Amino acid sequence: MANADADNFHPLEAYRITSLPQAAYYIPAFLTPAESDVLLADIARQPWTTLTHRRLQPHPAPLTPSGHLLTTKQLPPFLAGVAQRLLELSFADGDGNDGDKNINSNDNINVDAAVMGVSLPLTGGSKPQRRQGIFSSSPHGRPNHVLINEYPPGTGIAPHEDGGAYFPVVCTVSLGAHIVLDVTPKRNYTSTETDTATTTATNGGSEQASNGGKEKDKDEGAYKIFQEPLSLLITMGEMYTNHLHGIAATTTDGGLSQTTVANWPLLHEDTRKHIEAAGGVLQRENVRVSLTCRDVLKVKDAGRLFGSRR
Ligand SMILES: O=C(O)CCC(=O)C(=O)O
Ligand SMILES: [Fe+2]
Repeated sequence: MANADADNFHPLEAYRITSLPQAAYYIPAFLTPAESDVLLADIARQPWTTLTHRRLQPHPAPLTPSGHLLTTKQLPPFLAGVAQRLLELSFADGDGNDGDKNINSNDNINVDAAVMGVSLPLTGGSKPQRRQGIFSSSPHGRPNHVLINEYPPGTGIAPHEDGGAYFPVVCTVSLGAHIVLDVTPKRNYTSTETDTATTTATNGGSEQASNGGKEKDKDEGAYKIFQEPLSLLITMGEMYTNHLHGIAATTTDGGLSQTTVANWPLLHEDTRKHIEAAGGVLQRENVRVSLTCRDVLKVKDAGRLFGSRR
């Protein structure tokens, strides 16, 4: 192994959802319950943007319709720990020769205790090691945008893709309750459907249902990803560019099993037993809150665009 220098290094590869196209990673115990409680309390103190069926918080600001972040504000302090934790995840095959890849001082990729459910302070504090992190090649070298979505039971998000506003790596932290993410190849939808289903979830939540147009077999090559509370899902590559993702607006998730849930082997054993004992049908009883962390490609200083001529 390339990084034998770290005693307890747990490369991201161990968390790859191997039944999915390249690439998706699922880390069941990314946060501790105590960290989740603190985050949920912090989130509850922030103002919400209310949509028809759910609420969201775009931090540090909503994107413009053209996908720009018009602010130089950083992520608020209560999200800095999660962003830092994401920077500590790394691949085993990083060769350390990342000089041309926007390495910044936060690329001190840590031996990943977090993925083992061991508590790390959310403020970071890792030993400096150079590895290939998930944002090592992104323009800002870190997530600069976090969209917080709240899903009371019965709510979801229509199938969509996140589009060209972001570096194609998406990190989603789940809090409060489980959710099932449906992932479908774009080819299952007509081009008109994919046109209307794109990007909009990210700029204020006006995503549209994409069930119009000619019917194709929506289930062919489709996957379910079960997201436990405290978990992290990372999608990138072909998963980002060639697939739509969505969450059914339902109070009941059915048909859950070893054969239908792509990340089944990565779920906690207790969760697998719970699903099996429930005959593959779970009620959504609590509100699920997600933090979707991404690097917005185009950041502009609104003050410079519209501001003073002094
Ligand atoms: O809440 C989620 O897991 C998905 C959110 C999402 O797809 C988005 O914000 O683009
Ligand atoms: Fe999305």
